[in-house]
Amino acid sequence: MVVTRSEANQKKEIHVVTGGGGFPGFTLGKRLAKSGHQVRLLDITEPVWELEDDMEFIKGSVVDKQKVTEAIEGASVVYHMASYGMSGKSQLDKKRIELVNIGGTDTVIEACLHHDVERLVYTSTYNVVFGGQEIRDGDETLPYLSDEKFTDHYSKTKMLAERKVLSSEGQLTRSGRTLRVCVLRLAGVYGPGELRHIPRIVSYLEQGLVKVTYGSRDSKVDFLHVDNLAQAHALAAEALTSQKQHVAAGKAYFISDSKPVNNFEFFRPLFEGLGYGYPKINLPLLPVFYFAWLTELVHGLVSPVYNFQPILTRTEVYKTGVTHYFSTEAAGRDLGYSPTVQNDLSGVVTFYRKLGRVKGHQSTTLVYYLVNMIILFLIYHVILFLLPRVTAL
Ligand SMILES: NC(=O)c1ccc[n+]([C@@H]2O[C@H](COP(=O)([O-])OP(=O)(O)OC[C@H]3O[C@@H](n4cnc5c(N)ncnc54)[C@H](O)[C@@H]3O)[C@@H](O)[C@H]2O)c1
Repeated sequence: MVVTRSEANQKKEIHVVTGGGGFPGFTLGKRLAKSGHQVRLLDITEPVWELEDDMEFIKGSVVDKQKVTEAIEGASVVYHMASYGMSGKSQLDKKRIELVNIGGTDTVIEACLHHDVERLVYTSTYNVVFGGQEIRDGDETLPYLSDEKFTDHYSKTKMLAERKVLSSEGQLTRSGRTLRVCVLRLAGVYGPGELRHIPRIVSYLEQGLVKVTYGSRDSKVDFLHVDNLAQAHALAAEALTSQKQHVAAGKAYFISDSKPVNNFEFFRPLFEGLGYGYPKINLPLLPVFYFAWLTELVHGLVSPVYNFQPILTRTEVYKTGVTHYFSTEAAGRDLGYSPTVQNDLSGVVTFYRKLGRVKGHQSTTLVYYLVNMIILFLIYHVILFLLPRVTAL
């Protein structure tokens, strides 16, 4: 008997990934399609990678009810990954952060309930409990940060969205089915082709901006290889099924490579592999934190006319320079999560070497240098302006 593609697809579960145009979402989508599901990726940005069999892209926003409905109708699982404002200048756009992270999550939950989706996995972040305080081997019993401890709006909105998702656990859908939800709190994501952190680091290397490290050399943080991220999400969706006694329902899990490492040591293979060497000077954390703060202040002043990319924000200084790492024991126990890659940057280095992004092969434009000089000039003048006022206090 010949089974047509559409007949075969009808038997497949539909899995929806919001934010599936991005690197983590697309990688998850590929994994789900390979394991026999029909995958719909919903994103405002088209993926830069080619769709594989059983993958479909729907261009649209998570705040657009109609688009979310189009994506979610008939789905068995929704992985809600779309978000805004994690790094760089996007961290400072509060209005859009709220709209996407909170509004988008509301829309997704409502759509799940309206369209009888029974499983929802929300992608969250360490930042819901971490705000610059040291955490060693933290676990899921840690409380959320209180409002005043958040150093950026993204983290606060992720916390609010996470709570909304968790409180929808057990709600009845329109036809009386039960919605099961869980949350995965991720460490910093990496992998070959990653588009958020690593391109920025590589461009800073190329501009000669990576001359120092900061924070205690003993400080440790977690990272998460994208393959482990995809594994955790797929397992989380399974752990919401009745076959797995809904073991993950209503719970949050920390997910990482489970190998805490100094942030700058983690990137050593990249610095060295692209020919830049490892920075020899190490600065204390505090001045770097205040520099980031000033950069944010300057950004606030000049962004209406020039929306520049801040070199660092306060949250990024904490994330990279203060010890915070978490146990993945709960994820191992409940989901069966076990990282297959641990702190392996070799694929990333190969990726950039293949692109020719090695020292000496780049030309930074004069305009770029001029723009950086202007930013530094502004920061200098804000310091001159603020210093007498701070010392007078
Ligand atoms: N990358 C990390 O280090 C990291 C760490 C912790 C948590 N996370 C979480 O992982 C998820 C993936 O984010 P990312 O930043 O790593 O990758 P990303 O930027 O590739 O993914 C976010 C995607 O969401 C899309 N998006 C933004 N606004 C949207 C909207 N209104 N409607 C639909 N799509 C929209 C973006 O276009 C993007 O493709 C997020 O939920 C993020 O909070 C990431």
